[in-house]
Amino acid sequence: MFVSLTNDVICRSAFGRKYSEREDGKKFLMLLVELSQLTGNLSIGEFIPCLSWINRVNGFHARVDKAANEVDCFLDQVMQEHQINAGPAVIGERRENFMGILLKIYNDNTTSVSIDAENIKAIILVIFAGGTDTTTATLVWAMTELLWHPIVMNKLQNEIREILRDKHDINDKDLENMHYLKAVVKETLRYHTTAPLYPREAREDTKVMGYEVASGTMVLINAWAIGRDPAYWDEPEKFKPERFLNSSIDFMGLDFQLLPFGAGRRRCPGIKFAIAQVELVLANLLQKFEWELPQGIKPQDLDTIELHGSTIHRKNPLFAVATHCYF
Ligand code: HEM
Repeated sequence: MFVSLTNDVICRSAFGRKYSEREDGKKFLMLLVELSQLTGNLSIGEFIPCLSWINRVNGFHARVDKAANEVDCFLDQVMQEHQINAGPAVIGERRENFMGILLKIYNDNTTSVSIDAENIKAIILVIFAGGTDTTTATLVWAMTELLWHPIVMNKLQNEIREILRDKHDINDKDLENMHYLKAVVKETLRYHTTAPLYPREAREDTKVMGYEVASGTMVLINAWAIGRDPAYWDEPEKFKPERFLNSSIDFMGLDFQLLPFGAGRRRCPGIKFAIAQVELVLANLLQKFEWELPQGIKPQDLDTIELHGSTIHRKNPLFAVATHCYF
């Protein structure tokens, strides 16, 4: 459900409509899963160039080519549909969306900015690839931890319900006052850093903690390990949102002990989009429902085994039962 939700939200912002009900949209969703697995795979040729033939022999290159072609076809089709519908009257009727804005720049020869079809497809793809999987995984891990820690769940529900009372629609102002919710989200991003590794290239020869790093070397930042480093965190293996209540540590890329969205010029540009979505979904789920594990499973029996890839998901799906609905 979280996959469909985050995908629908991104589709509505990027394309102005949902694709989850259409066959090609469902296929695109599966392709995103395949892409996540492919980008999470160790590509031996990148580290030892003379062994790059292995990726051809073991079928890795063929899988990459197939996924790239299929993604390209889907994005071509979405672009064509938008081109056909992109008259000013249609834009006026529907809310403007990201693809529409990019196509306006593409079709407009009078501005100094130019963009071609390949650029548009690449931008849309990176938003999908970067925005759906990570947000989904963060929501699943947040619910996992809340089900595992009923006291935290209770405290969070009390905060949310006290602020909202019987108000149905939650807005930005309500979220601003939910300090414990913000702490729960930060703690989830620290403890379950869903995008664990991101690459950089050393621009000059340097020495880090006694290691020589030559110019041009790919350096992988392990944000997952940093988030659990006992040198920076008290009891790092415990899920304790309270650690953020009286702390100014944030995930915007300036506090280097908490880097779930990266740092510097290539920092995630979707932070606000992601946080708004995660906070809104959690606030809605916890205000409106009581949650339990199915079939008498006790919180301490809930597993938190991780599936490794470019995004860290739960290995086994999370089943949660909404036992009481208040609306
Ligand atoms: C909880 C959700 C999310 C997490 C944990 C996350 C995390 C990250 C991380 C770690 C990076 C690499 C940063 C770096 O190299 O310094 C990144 C890049 C990126 N993210 Fe996110 N992200 C999330 C949601 C989103 C959303 C919702 C969008 C779009 C709406 C998005 C769009 C992107 C894009 C386009 C990049 C590539 C930026 C570049 O290469 O310059 N992300 N994200």
